[in-house]
Amino acid sequence: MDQQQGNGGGSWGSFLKSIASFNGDLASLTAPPFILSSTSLTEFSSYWCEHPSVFIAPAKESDPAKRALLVLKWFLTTLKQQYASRSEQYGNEKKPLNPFLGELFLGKWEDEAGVTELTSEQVSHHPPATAYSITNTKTGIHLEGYNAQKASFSKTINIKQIGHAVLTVPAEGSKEPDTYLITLPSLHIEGLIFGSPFIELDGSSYITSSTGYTAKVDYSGKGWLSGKKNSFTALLFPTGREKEVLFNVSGQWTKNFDMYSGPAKYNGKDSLVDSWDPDRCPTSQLIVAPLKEQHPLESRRAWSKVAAAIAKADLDAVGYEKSKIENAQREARAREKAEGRTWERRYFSTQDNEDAVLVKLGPHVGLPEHGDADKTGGIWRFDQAKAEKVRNAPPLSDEEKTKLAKELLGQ
Ligand SMILES: CC(C)CCC[C@@H](C)[C@H]1CC[C@H]2[C@@H]3[C@@H](O)C=C4C[C@@H](O)CC[C@]4(C)[C@H]3CC[C@]12C
Repeated sequence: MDQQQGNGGGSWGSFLKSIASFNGDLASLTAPPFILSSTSLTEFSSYWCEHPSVFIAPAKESDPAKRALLVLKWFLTTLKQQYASRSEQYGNEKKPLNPFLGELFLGKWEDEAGVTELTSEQVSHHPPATAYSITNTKTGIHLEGYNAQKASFSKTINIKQIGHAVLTVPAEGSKEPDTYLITLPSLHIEGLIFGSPFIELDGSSYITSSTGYTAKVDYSGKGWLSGKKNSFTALLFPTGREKEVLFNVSGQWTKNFDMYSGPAKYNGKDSLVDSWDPDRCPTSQLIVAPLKEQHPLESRRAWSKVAAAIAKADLDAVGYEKSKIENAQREARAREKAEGRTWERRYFSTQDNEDAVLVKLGPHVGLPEHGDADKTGGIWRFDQAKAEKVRNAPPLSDEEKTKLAKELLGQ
């Protein structure tokens, strides 16, 4: 059993000591009970779209540079959800559940943007990788991507995100949909020493488009002498011409930011084109099916007993319920090996040949053509044919659900 949950957990002091000898495997960290979260990483994919109307806004813009700016705006608005929503007051970031292979998180948003569907699947266990697809049915705007994390220890836990996202925008008035290749920021954990962990982003991330624009986002935090938490500056320029800044954006990704035309030295009332204030734009609620209607591999159903044990702080029960899933998963992998087959992903497939998006846009943002496939188990793409097959399949009977839960989760 991994040491993530259950088996005592220990104090914050012993946790800090275990971090100092950390081997880079996040699952091996023995976390004290009070930082265990009952949310699995497969759920985190929903953070990409908690403001569906901001997500679809680029589809209504006919000017490609302004469209690229709206894509940048949407990306920046997702950061608060992705990295701070579980720690609103700062300092209560928790350790999420490590998804099992094949785990699913499915949902939809229904609001003024129409219906937006989310599919998230754990596509690899060694190394762990989560893939996602988000589609707005009204505009056809579509996001897909996958994500793995590589952790290291130097003063604190540092996490490099491996993977990328691809946004497809069928814009009004354009013959071809735009493609945006999005890279992911690095992060580290602050406040560990005080027992109040929260996330800070660092380094840079990029968005580059098939229409010839690139955005670079630089992240910074509060230093000893100056700076504010969760700060960033972003520049949008024609790809390859970084000095010709068309728009610049600055602010705090957890709070407000302002978007200006031209380079930052001209920022003022006249060049202000748009602003974002998360307090004025409530998030849209994701709709998830009730547990008993869910597929047995859906995250909340599969982890429900572990979640209940975490809620009661019953660590023996956490350990017991978790090891049932882990043992069943180990046995499933052994069966597959003996039978010469591999686990069939439900919604995603790996790209065997060259990936057209990475070949065309990867060089602008430093992404290799193979997309770091060795660290994510492959280049994962949403497989429309598989999704169609799932849509057309009859729903599982209660008996079939029970059988699957027994076989794959030991429940
Ligand atoms: C609290 C700490 C001591 C335990 C370590 C927890 C660590 C494994 C968690 C903490 C934050 C998590 C990030 C999270 O902020 C957001 C994202 C974005 C999402 O799209 C993909 C997952 C990722 C990178 C989480 C990975 C797990 C992290 C680092």
